[in-house]
Amino acid sequence: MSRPPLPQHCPTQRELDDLELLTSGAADPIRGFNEPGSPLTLSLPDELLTHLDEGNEVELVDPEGLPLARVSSVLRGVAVTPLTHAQHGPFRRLHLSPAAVREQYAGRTFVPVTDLMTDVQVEQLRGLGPVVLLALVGTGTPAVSPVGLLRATLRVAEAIDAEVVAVPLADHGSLADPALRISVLTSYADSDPVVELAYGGHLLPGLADIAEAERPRLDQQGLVLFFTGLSGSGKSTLAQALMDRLLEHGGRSLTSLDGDVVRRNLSAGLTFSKEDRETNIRRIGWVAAEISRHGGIAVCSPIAPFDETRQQVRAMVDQAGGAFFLVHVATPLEECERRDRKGLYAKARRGEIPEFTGISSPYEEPQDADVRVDTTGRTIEEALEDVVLALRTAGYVDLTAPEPTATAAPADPAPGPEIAEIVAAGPDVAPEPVDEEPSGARTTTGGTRSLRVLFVCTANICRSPYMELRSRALAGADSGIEFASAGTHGFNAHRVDRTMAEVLSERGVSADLVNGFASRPLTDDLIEAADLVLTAEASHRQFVLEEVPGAFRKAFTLAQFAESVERVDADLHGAELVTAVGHRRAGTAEHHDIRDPYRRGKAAAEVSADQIDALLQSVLRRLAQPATARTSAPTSVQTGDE
Ligand SMILES: Nc1ncnc2c1ncn2[C@@H]1O[C@H](COP(=O)(O)OS(=O)(=O)O)[C@@H](OP(=O)(O)O)[C@H]1O
Ligand SMILES: Nc1ncnc2c1ncn2[C@@H]1O[C@H](COP(=O)(O)OP(=O)(O)O)[C@@H](O)[C@H]1O
Repeated sequence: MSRPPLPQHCPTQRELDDLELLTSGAADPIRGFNEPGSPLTLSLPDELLTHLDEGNEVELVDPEGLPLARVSSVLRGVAVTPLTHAQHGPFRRLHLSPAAVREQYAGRTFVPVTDLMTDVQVEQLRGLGPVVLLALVGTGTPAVSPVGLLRATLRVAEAIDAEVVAVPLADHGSLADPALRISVLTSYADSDPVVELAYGGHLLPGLADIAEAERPRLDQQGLVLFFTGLSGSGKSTLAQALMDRLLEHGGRSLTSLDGDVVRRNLSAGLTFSKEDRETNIRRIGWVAAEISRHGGIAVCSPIAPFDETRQQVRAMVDQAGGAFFLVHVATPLEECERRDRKGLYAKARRGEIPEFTGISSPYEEPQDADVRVDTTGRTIEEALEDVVLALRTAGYVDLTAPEPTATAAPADPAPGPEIAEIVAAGPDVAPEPVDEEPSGARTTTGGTRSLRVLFVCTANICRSPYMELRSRALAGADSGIEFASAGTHGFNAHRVDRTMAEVLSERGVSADLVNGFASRPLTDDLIEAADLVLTAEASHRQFVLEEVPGAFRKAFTLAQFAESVERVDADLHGAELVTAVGHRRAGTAEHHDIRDPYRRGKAAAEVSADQIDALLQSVLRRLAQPATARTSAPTSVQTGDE
């Protein structure tokens, strides 16, 4: 008698990585999921857990449905019986078990790798003799994509005596991760030495193309513009108007996923039950995420009434490497019902349409919208402008630019002839700054007390000016945040480094801003006057703290702060956010300093600029006032009065 087929479950990518560690023996002595104290966990839907608890097995399959393992419940966790190894995926051949590695490469030195290598690191490797580079490609571990890390590591390996092995060690955000890392490395190295790569240096020039592909500029990154709101709020109208503006702007591949259109095609046959709505939104999210994976823009306009489903879409897009931009079309129910363009509200009120959003089915207001637009009493153009400005502020696309260019700049387009002069003239002495304030900020934004952000690097001519000027352009003139910069060994009154000036101008920072810049050394007064000090490297932060030890709750590396803001309440902004982060900050050690690109050529400057852009993106968005508190001025930013 044949047994009924086992119920199947497709784990998350992180869980699949863990499964591979378990079945290859790399996680030894851990052999199963959910062992006490182990970060290797598997979560299963309730019905499958019950099934396991009743003494049955569940089959784990990969996303294509290939059965990889069977799991069963045991006293202290979930036991795993391997069936097949994953067979697809780039560089699968590099995924070797510790046993295979011992057999082939015993006697070599083992070096874990998580990022594109620097010149210093390659020099270090040359001194180690034959090595095995263990590329840690598990979910969340590498600083770049797994495939980018492997391509780059193989390229380095060609130049030295090295073999490359892919190890799917994921980041679980667990306190047990460091111990797991040591244990996995030991599985591969056994009694051979394990050497950690040195910190610092400059990106290997031969990897610049991979670095560029890995960190696309914000205005070239895949983007999902997701409009949510009640029926009749204006989602389709605004989404369509935005599509038209994007088409006129040109240069990007665009796909519309309108709520009604999707329901007639991709989601034909689905009802408006909670379950079917969720399915509908996840389908839209899946397609949109794929579009963003390939650098396209997807404009979606379903009601999407449930927060959890919207979060799932955000996560899918995030995983695909795209950016998710949520527009809450917050036209109140009364206005939507007054419009009742399709006569649906009247029908719903008469009970002719069951589960109608806003009447007999809930709409959960987003708390995480990038911009909130109430269309009541406003023209379509006015309402659209809110979205256009928010998109520009976030740095994704500047539809306010008079003329589209191939390298569309996010803000302040068309650098004037002054830029050319700076570039030709070199980093000579700059004019005195116009309005030097005791706060250390070079400009103020009006009567109320603004949040003062001070950027710090070494000489204050390259990285920190880039941060300062780019922040100003991204945040806009009326942001309510003052941006300033200084150098731990700052030159006095020098211009922005010519290569960085070029990059700034290409990214739309106006010649006036770049021209008006004058470098300066960091002083205690500047540190004390700042509400937030963001440094390029951990060593700069150290310098700040040695000067003013009391600044430890407001001084961070830019990467550390960007990471830390994700850990605190999403409702906190401005000065409150800084305080909260001061109490819950991420460590600096694992984070990558923004390397000094000075005199390293254009490509290096662009790599640093990309890195800074990505970090500023998350930082500025969080420092700024939340969209829900805005009315007609989505770019306005909280002032730190309290
Ligand atoms: N019960 C019920 N509730 C809400 N809406 C209803 C319902 N029945 C039909 N319609 C029409 O379907 C459109 C909403 O479909 P969506 O796919 O956007 O909804 S959802 O996101 O799956 O909740 C919505 O279109 P828009 O007005 O463009 O939002 C309505 O016209
Ligand atoms: N400022 C505005 N922005 C968008 N739509 C508006 C605005 N003012 C009035 N409307 C009208 O509201 C209706 C919105 O319908 P629609 O865009 O189909 O909404 P949804 O897609 O959210 O159901 C349209 O008839 C539109 O002309």
